Amino acid sequence: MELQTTLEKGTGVFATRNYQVGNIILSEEAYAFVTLQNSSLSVCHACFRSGHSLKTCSRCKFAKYCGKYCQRKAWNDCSHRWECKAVASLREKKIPSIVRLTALVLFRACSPNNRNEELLNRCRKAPYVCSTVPERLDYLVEKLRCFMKLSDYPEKNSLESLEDTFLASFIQMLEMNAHTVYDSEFNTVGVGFFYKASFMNHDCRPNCVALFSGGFQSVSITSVSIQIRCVRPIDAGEEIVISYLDVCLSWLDRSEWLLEHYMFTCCCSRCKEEQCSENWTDLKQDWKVINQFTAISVQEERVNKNMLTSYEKMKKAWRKCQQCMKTYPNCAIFDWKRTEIVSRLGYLCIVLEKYSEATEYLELYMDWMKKKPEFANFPTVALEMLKLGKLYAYLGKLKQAKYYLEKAKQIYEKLLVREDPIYRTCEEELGKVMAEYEWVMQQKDQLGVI
Ligand SMILES: C[S@@+](CC[C@H](N)C(=O)[O-])C[C@H]1O[C@@H](n2cnc3c(N)ncnc32)[C@H](O)[C@@H]1O
Repeated sequence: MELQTTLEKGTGVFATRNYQVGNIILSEEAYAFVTLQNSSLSVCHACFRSGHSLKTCSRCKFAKYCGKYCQRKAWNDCSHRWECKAVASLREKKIPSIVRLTALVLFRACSPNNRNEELLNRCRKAPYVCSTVPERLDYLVEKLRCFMKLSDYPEKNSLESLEDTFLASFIQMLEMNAHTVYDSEFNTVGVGFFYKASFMNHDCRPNCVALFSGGFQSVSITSVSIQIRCVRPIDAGEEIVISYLDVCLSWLDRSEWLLEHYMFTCCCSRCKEEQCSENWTDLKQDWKVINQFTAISVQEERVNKNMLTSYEKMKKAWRKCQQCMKTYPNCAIFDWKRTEIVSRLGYLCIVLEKYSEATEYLELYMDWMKKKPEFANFPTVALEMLKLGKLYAYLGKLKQAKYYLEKAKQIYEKLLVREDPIYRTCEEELGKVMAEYEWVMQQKDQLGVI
């Protein structure tokens, strides 16, 4: 792998040899990482393992650990030792995750024994300045200054001399270069800065995926790492690209999201093919309503109250999705949006216990994905296959269950370690289905003989 610069995308990572599907292109520990606000109560702050018996730091009453080992590790590598006091003082005021992440990266990069000039210069050479919402940046800079001042970082004075414009630029650099960390079921668990991986550019038809490992994957993994895995064969000289978002989004959703979060207009070949000037105002409004209903009910369910209203809201989202499927035309520009809607309908039907209907929607999703071989090895597709296989198994349709569980396993085999919980679930489900399938076949044979 080597870094190269192009006019359209700036620096990017390029292959210096050929790679096959499943190859690990890069494996890297986080330079710094933090929990997100919605995960800070439920996951270990040192390895992101989730659990009910997490122990809380007695000083800041915020950091949580799954055991002594993780607590000591966070203290000894200084990530928590330096921020603990600041977190304790500002706990009530809810510190934005990006502020904590920026502070931890700066603590490490400015450390006198191990100063990282290259990283510090990254935003000096090409300042990241967001002109659209300067007030938000001012607010974050103020919070960051306050956080660093209250911290136990031994070189606090050197940080105080950093200019506001530098801090604003550094925050922006991290917002655009850090990775959201998620487990293999795509639940977000935190955010991390991975130095080498941060040079990887985006493509809506990527040849690699970013996967993460941490305590959520195996008890033996005690830190947070990123793995860049190849999902399509790559030739030497080709750029190594990942997708910054779910590849199943429509062109409009992708372009709006990239502009809002990364401030660029994607120049990839898929965007050129799918670009359209259609007015999507009504559909966007409908989708917003669907998302609101789903998000509200998911949240309510998480805190385990208002189950009835949660059910009603899910039902409203389900009705609205069905209405969209009827209202919007069967045309090329609507294709990806429909895929997103059928996938959501699959999820809603499972929650609403309409299992047979759920299989119909997930089959529609599979039909569409079959036409897109470039995404055949994606873990998001494997997850939908696993879901569908489990549904068929529950409904007693063993042949279909076996088909989808085997397909999901084939993808996981290439991308994940065997101890990954989702891989194990897939293997276990397949084992059960195979045993039942063989038993049914034996019975049929015997009956045939009789
Ligand atoms: C995580 S950084 C990747 C490294 C970056 N190219 C650099 O020079 O540091 C993300 C930034 O790269 C650029 N970029 C990445 N993918 C792109 C794409 N498909 N089209 C245009 N610009 C892209 C955008 O400026 C984006 O904000």
